[in-house]
Order: sequence, then C-alpha cells, then structure tokens
Amino acid sequence: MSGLRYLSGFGSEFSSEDPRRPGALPVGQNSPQRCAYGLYAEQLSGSAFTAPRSENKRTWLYRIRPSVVHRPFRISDNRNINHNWDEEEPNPNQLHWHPFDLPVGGEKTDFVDGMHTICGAGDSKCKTGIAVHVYSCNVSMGNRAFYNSDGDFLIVPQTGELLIKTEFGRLRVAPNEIAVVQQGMRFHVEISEPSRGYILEVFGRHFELPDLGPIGANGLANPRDFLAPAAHYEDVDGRFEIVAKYQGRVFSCEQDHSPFDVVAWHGNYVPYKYDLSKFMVINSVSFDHCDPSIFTVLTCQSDRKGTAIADFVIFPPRWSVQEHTFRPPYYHRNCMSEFMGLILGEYEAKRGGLAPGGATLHSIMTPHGPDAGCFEAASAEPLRPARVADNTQAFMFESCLGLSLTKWGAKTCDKLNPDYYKCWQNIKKQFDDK
Ligand SMILES: O=C(O)Cc1cc(O)ccc1O
Ligand SMILES: [Fe+2]
Repeated sequence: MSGLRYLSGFGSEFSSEDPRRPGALPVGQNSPQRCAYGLYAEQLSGSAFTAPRSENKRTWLYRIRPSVVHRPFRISDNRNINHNWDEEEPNPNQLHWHPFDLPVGGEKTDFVDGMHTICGAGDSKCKTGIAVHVYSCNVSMGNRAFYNSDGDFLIVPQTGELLIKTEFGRLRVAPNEIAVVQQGMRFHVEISEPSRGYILEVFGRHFELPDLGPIGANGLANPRDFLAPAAHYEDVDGRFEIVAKYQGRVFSCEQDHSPFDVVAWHGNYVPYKYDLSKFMVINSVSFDHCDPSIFTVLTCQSDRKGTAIADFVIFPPRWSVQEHTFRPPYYHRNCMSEFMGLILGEYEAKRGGLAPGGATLHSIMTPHGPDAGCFEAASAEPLRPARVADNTQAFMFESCLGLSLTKWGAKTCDKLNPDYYKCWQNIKKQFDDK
C-alpha cells in the first residue's frame, strides 16, 4: 500500500481513473445512457448549482452502485460529537488542556467513536459556524464509513499515521500533514498504532488558500503541494455500516456493499492532503513581530471582508532575525477566538506550557501572551539570527466566532489545567519612573 498515487493542485479540475479499468471515465459528457463497465454516474455537489464559477464545486463519480442503495438511517447513542453550545456557562478564562488521552485499557475505539467535540459555535442547519473536535483511536474502522452532512473536516493528526480511504481514492496522512475531507464525502480511517489528533469543522463554507496580496504569486502554502487521491475502487459485497453526522447527531445505516466502489471520477470537489513542511514561511526580516495571519495555510471566510469563520494557522520552524525586537508573540487581546494545539516539540510562547496533544483556548478579548519565563528570557537574549521552533509545529484555529465549550471539553475529559493562569502571575512590575 506504500505507493499511493496522488493528483497535485488546489481547487483544480481533476480527472482520475483506476488503472485497472481504463476507459471508465466518460468522454465529452457526464451522463451517458450507459456508462462503461455498467457503472452508475452520480454527482456530488459541494456548492449550490448556481454558485459563481469561482466557487462552484462538484464531482462526477462513476461507481459500481449509486450511494442511494442503503437501508434507513437510525439515530445512534453517540453523543461525544455534538453541537450543543449551551451545555456549559460561558467561560472567559484562559484555558489549557493537558494532552487528551489515547484510548485506555483494552477498550477498542475507532476514529468515529473516538471523536469528541470540545467547543464550537453556530448552527449546522443554518450552515454557519464551526466545531473543534479531538479524535483518539486504537483500531481501524472495519466495515464502517463515515460522512459529515454538516460541513468540512480539517484533520490534524498529532500522533499516528492515518490511511484515509475515500470514495475518491486513498490518502496517507502522517503527523505534520493535514487532510481536508469535505461535506458528504465518505471516508474510512485505518491506523496501525494508537492515534490522536484535532479536527476543525466548518459548516457550510469551504477552505480556500489565503490571498497573497503584496507577497506576490508564490509563497505560504503553494497550490501544487496539495494532493488529492487518485481513483481506487474496491468491489466488495457484504455488510457495511454508513455513519453520518447530520445536524450535529450521529446516525447509522447498513448496506450490503462497500461504498468505496468509485472506479473513476472527475471534478473539483475532492478530499486533499498537505504536508506542513512544504509551507514557505514569510516573516519580518527587519524589526517587529508580524501578526500570525502571515502563517495562514487555509482560510474559511465569513461574509465579512477579510474575516475568517476559521483560519488554520501554523507556527513552523524558521529563522528569526528581527533587530531591536521582542521576538516571541506579543501580549494580546483579540476580537477573534484562538484555539491552539501542538503537533510536536514546544510552542515558542510557552515552553512546557502546552504539550503535544494538548490545547489552549484564548477566547474573544481574553488576555494572553508569553509566560513570565518567556518574557524574561526574550527581553534579555542577544538578537543574533536564531532558529525558532526547530522540530516543532504548533497550530491555531482562529475564528471570528465566540466559542462555547461542550460538557466534555469543560469537564468530562478531565484535562483542563486549573493552574494555567499562574504562568503569568510572576510577570514583574518593572516600571522605572526615575
Ligand atoms: O496567542 C498566540 O500565541 C498566537 C499568536 C501568535 C503570534 O505570533 C502573534 C499573535 C498571536 O495571537
Ligand atoms: Fe493570540
């Protein structure tokens, strides 16, 4: 399985045919009276039919059976995933979670059962909002496939490589890579070791590359480094379970064949992956600390110009060269919510404060910034060119929405650190009025 094939590009019009069935893709039309090999044609729409061309997304799938061949959905008792934003009182404190547990003891948990919602806002029915989840699993999904009716998933593995089988083909996604599986796309997660990571879900809009403005035509995440899977089908009859997230609840139904039976497809609505080490870092080479938006990998825009429902931002290894500058992140109060996680290493503003697999949330107007130790060290350090954050990768989900915690995020997970505020208490008064 090592030699997976990928198609490179972001938002491109791709075509792909499983090499075992040449000619499966119709030529010159989408819906032939009879498709090659007796396949069925099915369109998956990721935008309104009438969306402007620049935002119009759809893919044509040529498959052994159309997706409609399944038995009725029944609601499941899985409430780990939810969009109940009124379970907890609002909390304006700085929040820090110790690393979320991998499944404990002999219990077997797959990707879907191991998904827990931590916080979010908005309404999947009105198609505006986000949810932040963590996943933690120790078995593959077996004969189960999952899809999300509510929005798109941006998956950030922190430990353990994921083999994500989709209707479009397969993606291998290791820590320090991300995958985006968009609304409606069926997928299955296979793992070979206990695995954990974070998920940013956006309702009703898709991720885009940020505009580059004066940066020019190249830089940050370059489109050709985004990889979509090449068509790969399985022709397997037998009991399969389809799990759907619909309006924030989990449903399940059965069918008697694998949903991964797409032999060929074409279109611009696809799952994709991206290797974060390919990010071209742009930063100040003179003085001062740039806003972290300079590290935006993908953005999901709201209707307000330049204001993101959610930005996915990383803090990659880089050189720091600014002169006469306090180089770490500045003290900050923000009109946006900042959820952060750590994939590996340590975060530059909080050595030891944020551990891989843990998280922080600095909510709207909640003060935050470097801890006392970081401030003192960075105020005194000789300002030579220096590597920042080697072998590390922190990230941020930044949102214009005010986020509510779920009961699991606030209590059940039992990972909130009540002492987090202490990391700022030793910041000294150093005012010198002489
Ligand atoms: O809060 C944080 O650590 C994220 C952050 C990083 C940075 O470099 C500047 C501002 C900011 O909010
Ligand atoms: Fe911040």
